[in-house]
Amino acid sequence: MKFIELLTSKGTVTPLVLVIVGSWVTYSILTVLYNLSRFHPLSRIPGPLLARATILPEFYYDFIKYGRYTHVIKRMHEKYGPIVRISPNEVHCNDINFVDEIYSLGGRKRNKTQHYVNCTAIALSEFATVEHDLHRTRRAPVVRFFSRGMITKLESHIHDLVHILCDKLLSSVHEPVDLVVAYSCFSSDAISAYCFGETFGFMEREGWFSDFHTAELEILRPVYVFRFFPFFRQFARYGKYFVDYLPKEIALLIRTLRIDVPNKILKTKQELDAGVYRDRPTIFSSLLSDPKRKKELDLVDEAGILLGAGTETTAWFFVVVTYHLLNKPELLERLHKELSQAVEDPRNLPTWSALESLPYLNAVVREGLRLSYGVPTRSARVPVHEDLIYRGNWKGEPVKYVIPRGYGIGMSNGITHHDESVFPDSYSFIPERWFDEKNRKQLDRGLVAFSKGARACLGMNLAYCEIYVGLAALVLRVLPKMKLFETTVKDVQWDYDMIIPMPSRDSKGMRVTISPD
Ligand code: HEM
Repeated sequence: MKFIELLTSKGTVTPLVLVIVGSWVTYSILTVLYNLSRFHPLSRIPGPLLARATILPEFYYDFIKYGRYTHVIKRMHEKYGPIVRISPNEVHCNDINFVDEIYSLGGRKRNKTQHYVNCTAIALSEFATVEHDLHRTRRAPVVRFFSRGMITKLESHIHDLVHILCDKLLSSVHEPVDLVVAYSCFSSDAISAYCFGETFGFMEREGWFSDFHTAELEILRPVYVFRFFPFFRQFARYGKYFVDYLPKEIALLIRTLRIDVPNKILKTKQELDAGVYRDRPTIFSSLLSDPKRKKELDLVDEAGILLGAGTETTAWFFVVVTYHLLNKPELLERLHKELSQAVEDPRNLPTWSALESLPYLNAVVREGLRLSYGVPTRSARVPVHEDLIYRGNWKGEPVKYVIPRGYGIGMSNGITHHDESVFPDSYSFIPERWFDEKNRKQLDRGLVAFSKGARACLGMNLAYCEIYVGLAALVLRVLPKMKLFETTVKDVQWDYDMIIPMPSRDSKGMRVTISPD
């Protein structure tokens, strides 16, 4: 008798279902007992009973309440100390002095946890790669395009795009502009030009609208569905075959990742085959011309991650900084003064390296990175070959914990960047804090917006170039003419996680008006 007939045939159905359900319940109970027992390798790490026993708290706060577990973890640290067991097999740390151990600056092997990387459907990218060595293989072909030297060579393109952004903002005088969208148009055009030699064309369009911004939010929205039910990642991969029958939002996700991005690669390939060369090599024209590199990478997933990771993070930095500079005009004035003294012609800006040496601009950038977080949620690392030994203090007493190899331990920028012992009044935007020479080492250590170690942000130099050049141009040319429009700090404050920081759900964006003179 076939299995399905066995299940449905009268008489046998009840015992068979009972056996299946009973086995599952027994297995679950035994797992919970093991998780709570002293035999579990993390048994000595403190944490709430339910979180040590099951992943239900994480599921409840991230899946049901949507993206709120980081806030709960912050409260756990207040109760249990710097090292907390946040789920049966994962530990969280709230001590910046341990950051180099976790994210390993010494080349020691660190995997990511499968649970973390399940959040994305771009499964074959370096971001989503669990294993240390495989990650290196996948990152190696692209890393050279993001070196400081390479970005410096191509910097003039960023200058051009920054001025297009300023010109467009200056002509947007008739109605309020949502800068979340406007800055996203800029950052997605910048990364697209860097990858493929042509922008998306968002800044050349009439009005402010970015299909990619909308698509990226749809790509990120199901992060917790993918994390807790990884099976659905396959759906995103093969959904292109029935994309026309799917709900609008899911269709946009699939169309972007599986149709639009591959088409961009195809176009680059067709140009190469036809002998068309652009004035400068792009990432994908170089990768496509190199058979070995081409084989090592899944080009579609690589393009997806570069476009995805390079857009909203940078745009959100600009949103946060613009808000605070407009909200505190004395800060804008100070920055404007410094830049005016250093720049003769705002349309002809100094290089990114020269701008970096301006002290107040530098402090504003750091403070902006701190309050825009990059990724506010935890990104755990798994030490492969060694146990990690934590030594610190809790309530005036020394504490020591051993985090065994093979288990995930992470930190969250949404918590680290608010460590009040390092960043007092941490929710306020105070660039001056970066001039405190006595604490400078701790301040630098506590700023982990780009993460650290082998898995740190690949696009950091590109991001810095966009940030310094972009901010200088905006402050000199546009911000003096901008005013906040029906926007409060709630519109730029991190409220929940969608990998990127998201403001409160009722936010209507970060809106400004721009005066014509
Ligand atoms: C203000 C701007 C940015 C911030 C704060 C930022 C932050 C981060 C952080 C925290 C990570 C690590 C995530 C993790 O541990 O799972 C990361 C990874 C990554 N970022 Fe960025 N990022 C920014 C801009 C960019 C740009 C412009 C690109 C352009 C390509 C980019 C590409 C990537 C890639 C490819 C990864 C994955 C690296 C890997 O796993 O090897 N990012 N970024």
